[in-house]
Amino acid sequence: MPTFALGPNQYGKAEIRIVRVTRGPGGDELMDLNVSVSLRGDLAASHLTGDNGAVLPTDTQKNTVYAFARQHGIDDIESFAARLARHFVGSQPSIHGARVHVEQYPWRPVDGRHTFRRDGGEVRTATVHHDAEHTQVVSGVRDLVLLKTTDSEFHGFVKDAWTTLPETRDRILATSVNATWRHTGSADHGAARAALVEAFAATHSLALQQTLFAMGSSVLAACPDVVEVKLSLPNRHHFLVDLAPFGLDNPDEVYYAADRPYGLIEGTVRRDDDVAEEVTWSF
Ligand SMILES: O=c1[nH]c(=O)c2[nH]c(=O)[nH]c2[nH]1
Repeated sequence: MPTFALGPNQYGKAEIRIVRVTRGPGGDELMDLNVSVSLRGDLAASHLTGDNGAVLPTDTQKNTVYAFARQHGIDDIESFAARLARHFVGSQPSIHGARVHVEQYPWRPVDGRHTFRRDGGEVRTATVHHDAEHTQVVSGVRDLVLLKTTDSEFHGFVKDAWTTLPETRDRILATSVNATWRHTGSADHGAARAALVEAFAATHSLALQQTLFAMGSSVLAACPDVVEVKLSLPNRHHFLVDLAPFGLDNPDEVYYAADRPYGLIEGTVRRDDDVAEEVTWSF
């Protein structure tokens, strides 16, 4: 009879949707969040025999998120996530590590009182890992869509028997930025985001890879607390439409916006002196 061993595991409540209204005489504030909790610790018994003596139910975790939102409010998603992560590790002897991931959906005030408009698709993110050794905060943004109509080239690439892509000295460059930045303190989210956008705009791009490095470097330059920036940049291809069959020229004016397949350019930019590795949980 073969025996099997339990490997790494974690559990928690995923995607706890929470909308918190902070009411005030000068107008209400809205926080629209999606919170996911993952806990690690002495959880073998539950897996091996169904003994749940060490298991804080995921339902309780959900309730804790709502209760903390009421009790402590939500200043920013980083500190809310850190408060929760520290609570789960600090209050449960069987729990040794917590990861709390928060996504924040953007709403903008419409009338300065109580009406809001959901803004674009861009989402702000924060993930806090907390255990006995350290607390690590990773902030980010995803689905930040950027496009420039020129200032982008792509040439000098490898050509083999299967290459059909023409070299270009002028193209549209577009991407949907997924970025995370690991920091030691309270990295200014607005400054990091602005640095990403500014670098995308200012870089005369010879490759999206080059733009990626410029964007990561820009965040490191703007935010002293940030030690590492991870970027995942889909290349949203825009192909010139051939209008010759209709007797029309097309001097870089009419494009077909392809949604797939897309190039996916991913990379990390870090300070030379950063030796600490990110705490990565394998799932
Ligand atoms: O900026 C780019 N990088 C690539 O690696 C690549 N590959 C491709 O087909 N187009 C592009 N564009």
